[in-house]
Amino acid sequence: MFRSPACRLAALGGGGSGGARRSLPLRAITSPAIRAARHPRIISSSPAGSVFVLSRRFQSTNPPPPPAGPPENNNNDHHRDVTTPPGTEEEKPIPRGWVRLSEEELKKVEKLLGVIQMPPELRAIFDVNKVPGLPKEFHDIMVKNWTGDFPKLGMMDALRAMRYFPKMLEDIQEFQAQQEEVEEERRKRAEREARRVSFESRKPGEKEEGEKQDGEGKQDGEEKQDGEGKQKGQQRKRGTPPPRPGFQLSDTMSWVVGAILLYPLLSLFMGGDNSREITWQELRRTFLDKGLVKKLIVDHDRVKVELDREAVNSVYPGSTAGKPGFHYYFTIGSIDAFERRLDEAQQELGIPTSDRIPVSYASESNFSNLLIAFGPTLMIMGLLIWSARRAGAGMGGGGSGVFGFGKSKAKEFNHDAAVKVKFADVAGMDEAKTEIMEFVSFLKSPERFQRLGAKIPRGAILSGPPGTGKTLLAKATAGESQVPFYSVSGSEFVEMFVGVGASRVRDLFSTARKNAPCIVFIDEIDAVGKSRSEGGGFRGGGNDERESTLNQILTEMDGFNTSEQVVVLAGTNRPDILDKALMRPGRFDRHIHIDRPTMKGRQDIFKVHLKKILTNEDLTYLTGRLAALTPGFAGADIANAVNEAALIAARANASSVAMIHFEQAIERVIGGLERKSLVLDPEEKRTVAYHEAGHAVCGWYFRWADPLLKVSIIPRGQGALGYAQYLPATDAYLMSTNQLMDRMAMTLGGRVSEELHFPTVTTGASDDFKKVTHMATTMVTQWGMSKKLGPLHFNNDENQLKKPFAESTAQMIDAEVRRIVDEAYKQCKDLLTARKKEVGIVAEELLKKEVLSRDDLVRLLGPREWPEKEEFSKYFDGKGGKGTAAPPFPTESTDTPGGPEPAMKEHEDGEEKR
Ligand SMILES: Nc1ncnc2c1ncn2[C@@H]1O[C@H](COP(=O)(O)OP(=O)(O)OP(=O)(O)O)[C@@H](O)[C@H]1O
Repeated sequence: MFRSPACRLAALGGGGSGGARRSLPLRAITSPAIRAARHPRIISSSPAGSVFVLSRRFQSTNPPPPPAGPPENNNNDHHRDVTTPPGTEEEKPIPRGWVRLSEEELKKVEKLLGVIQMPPELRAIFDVNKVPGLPKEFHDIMVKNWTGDFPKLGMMDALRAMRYFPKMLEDIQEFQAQQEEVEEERRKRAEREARRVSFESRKPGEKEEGEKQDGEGKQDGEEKQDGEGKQKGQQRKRGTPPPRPGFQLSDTMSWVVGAILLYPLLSLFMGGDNSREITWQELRRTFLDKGLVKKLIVDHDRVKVELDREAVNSVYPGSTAGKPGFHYYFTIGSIDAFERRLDEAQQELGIPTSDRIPVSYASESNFSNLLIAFGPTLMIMGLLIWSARRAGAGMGGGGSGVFGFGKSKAKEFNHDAAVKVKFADVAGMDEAKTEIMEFVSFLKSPERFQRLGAKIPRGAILSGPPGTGKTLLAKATAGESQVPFYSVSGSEFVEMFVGVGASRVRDLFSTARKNAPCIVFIDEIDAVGKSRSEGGGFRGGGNDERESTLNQILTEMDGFNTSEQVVVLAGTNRPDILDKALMRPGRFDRHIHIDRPTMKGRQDIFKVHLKKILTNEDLTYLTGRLAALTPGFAGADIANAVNEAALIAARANASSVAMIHFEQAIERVIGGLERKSLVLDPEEKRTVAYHEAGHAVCGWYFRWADPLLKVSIIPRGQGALGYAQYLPATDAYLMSTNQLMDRMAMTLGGRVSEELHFPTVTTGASDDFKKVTHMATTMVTQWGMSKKLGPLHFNNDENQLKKPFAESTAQMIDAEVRRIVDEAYKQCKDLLTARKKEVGIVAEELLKKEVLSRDDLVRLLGPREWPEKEEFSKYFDGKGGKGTAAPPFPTESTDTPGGPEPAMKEHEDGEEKR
C-alpha cells in the first residue's frame, strides 16, 4: 500500500491514521518534549512540517544550564539548536551539549583561532562559522578566563581545557556527518513532495495510469532509499561512524592534536617567550605616561603589566607589545614602595582618583607552582617506571616490571626441556664423576641411604680452572637423575638494589622446594660467595648487597631438612676466596676439584667431541697425537679446537677432517690467527729469523730443554713476529733446576743470537726477559732454589703495600735473581758461540721456507743427541714429525700457571746438566 512519507513519520511520532494528519506538522500533535520522550530520535520539525531524524546525541530536549557568560549569550535558545523558528533567518545548528556563541564571542573565538597555528585540516574542522558553538564546559572555562581579547588560562584551566579537545573534535566530526544525513533526508523529502504535487495536479485518467507507474517508481525509489536509510541506520547502530572524507582521528591522535593545540594556547597565555622584563622607568616613559596601561597584577615581587592592546597598536604599530598573549613585567622590592611609586606617578600625570590604573593582587595556585617545579621530575620517574615495567614484562618467567626484580632468573631445564647431557658426554674426570654419582643415586633412590640413617650431602662445590667442565658435570648429574635442573649464575643475584639478591635466592629455593627432587646449580658462586672479611681492610667497607645474598644462601641451605631432595651444586674458579661458612659440612659438604685433564683425560675428551666430526683418521692414533699436542688444554679448549678443525676443513672443501686440519686448528687456538697482512722488511725478517734460530738451536742442544716441534717466522696473534714451538714434557708436574735452567737459557737464545749476528740488538726479546725474570724470582722466593735465601717462601703480594720481608732480604732476593739469570745467559751464550754456524744454517733456511719442522732440523743439524720421551717419539718421531703443528706452550710459556713443583736441587753446585 502506498503511504506518504509524512504519514509514515506521523505514525512514528504519535500514532493514529496518517490520512487525517497528512498535511499537519508534527509539532501540532505533540509537544517536542513529549515526542522526544516517546521517540528520542525525533526531535523537532521544520516550519513546513518536515521532520528531522537525528541521533539522540544531538537532541536538545534537555538544554544545559546557561553558562556564566556574557549576557548576550542567550542560552534559552537551546531548543533551537537544530531548528529554525518560523519567521527568523535559519540558525546554524550546533551539537548537543554545546553552547551557541553570541555574536561577540564568535568574533573573539575567530580571532583566537586566527592566532593559533594549526594544520589546515584541523582549521577546516574548527570553523566557528560552520558550527557557531563550543562544548559547554570548554565554553565555561574560556568565558571565565576571558579578559580583554583573549582568554588567559592558568595551568589548571589549560589542562582542563585540553581535556575537551578530543571530545570537541569527535563532536564536530560526528555532528557534521549527521548534518549531511539531515541534508540528504531533506533533499529526498523535497523530491517526494514535488512528485506528489505534480501527481495530484494531473487528470484522473492520467492519474491512474501515472499512479501505477509512479507507484511502482516510488515504491522502487522508496524501497531503495529506505534500504539506504536502513543501511545507514544500521551502520550507526553498529557504532561504525559513517565514512568521512578528510581528517580522521584515532583516540590517541585526538590527544596529540589536543596537546598540539594546547601548546600554542599555553605559550600564548602563560609566560615563556611571551613576556619580557621592563624597568619601572621604561614602563613609565613608554606606556604609563601615554595612558597605555590597562591593569597591573601584583604577584609577590613581580608585577605583570596588562596593556590596552588596541591603543598600543595604534601608538606603536607592529610592536611586540601589542601582540596577543604578550606581556611585560617588572620586579618590585616591596608592595608598599610599589604602591607609593605608582601613586606618585599617577598624581604627577594628573590622573583623577576614579580613573586610576586598577591594581590586582594574584598568586598562582600552589598546585600549578608545584606542577611546574616537579613536573619534569615526575615525568622522568614515570618514564623510568614505565620502561622498567616493559623491560620486566619482556623478561619472561622472571616476573614482570619493577615488582619482578626479586624473582629468580634461574633457567629451568625439566623433563620437557630435558637435560640431554649424560655422564658419557663428560670425559677425563673420573674421580669427580664418581663423587657426584652419589648425588644421582640419592635423588633416584633416597630410601637406600635414609634406611641406614645416613645424611645425604646437601651440595657440592665444583671448583677448577675455566672450561674444565664444571657446568657440564652438573648438567650431566641432572640428566642422569632425570630431575628438574635450575641453573643460575651467581652474578644474576647481584643487583643495584640491596635486598634484591636475597629475595631472588629465596625465590629460587622456594621454587626448588616446590619441584623437589631437583638440582640447583649456581655457577660462578664466587660472585656472591666471596669471603665476607675480604670486603674489609683498607679497600674500605663491605658490600651489603653481596653479603645479604650470601647470608640468604647460607640460611636457605640450613633450612633444608634432610628429607628434602634438593641438591645444590655450585661452580667456581676461585674456591680459595669463598666464605668459610659456605664450605662447612651441612652446606656444601663436598668439594670436588676438577683440574685440567691429563694426557689420558684429553684423549677421552677428544673422543667425545670427535664423535660429532667426520674424519677418516685412525681414531686411537688421532686422539693420542692430539692429546700429546695439547698439554694444558681444558675441555672447552679441546671442544673449540675440534670445531675449529672442522671449520678449517670445510673452508678447504675437504671431504673429511684430516690430521693437518686438527693441527692447524690447535696452532690457531694457541698462537692466534696468522697475520698474512703484516709484511716485514727484509732486514727485520732476517733479525726475526736469527732470533728464532737462536731459540731452536738452544732447544736442540740443551739436554733438559723441551723437544722442539716447529720454528716459524710467520707473524701470528698479537705481536708475535715469529715463534719456536716445543712440546713440554707432557703434563710435567715437577720440574728440576736443570730443566728450569735450560728453559731459561733457551728463552734467552733469541737475544743472544741477535747479539752474536748483528751489530745491534732489537726490542724483540722483551717478553723473553719478563719470563726469565719471573722464573728466576720464583725459584728464589718460592721454590727454595737459592742457597743464600734458603728454603723460605716469600709471598710478595702486589696488593699489599708492605713487603713481608726485610729490606736486606729484598736486596738479597734481587742479587740472587740477577745471579741465576746471568748464569742462564752465560750458558746460552757459550752454546750459541760454539754453534754460531748452526744458527746461521737454521736462520737462512727459515728465511727461505718461513716454517721449519722437526724433520727439517734433523736434516740441518743431525738427529738430536738426547733421547725423547716415549710418548713424544710415539706420536711425532714415528711419522717423522711431518706436518707437526703447535703444542700448547711455545718456547716462551716456560712457566705453567700454578707453578710446577721443581725438585729440590741446587744448580749452583756446578753439576753437569747436559
Ligand atoms: N670433561 C669434558 N668432557 C667433554 N666436554 C667438555 C669437558 N669439559 C669441558 N667440555 C666442553 O667445554 C664446554 C664448556 O664447559 P663448561 O661450561 O662445563 O666449563 P666450566 O668449567 O663450567 O667453565 P667456567 O668455569 O668458565 O664456567 C662444554 O660445553 C663442553 O663442550
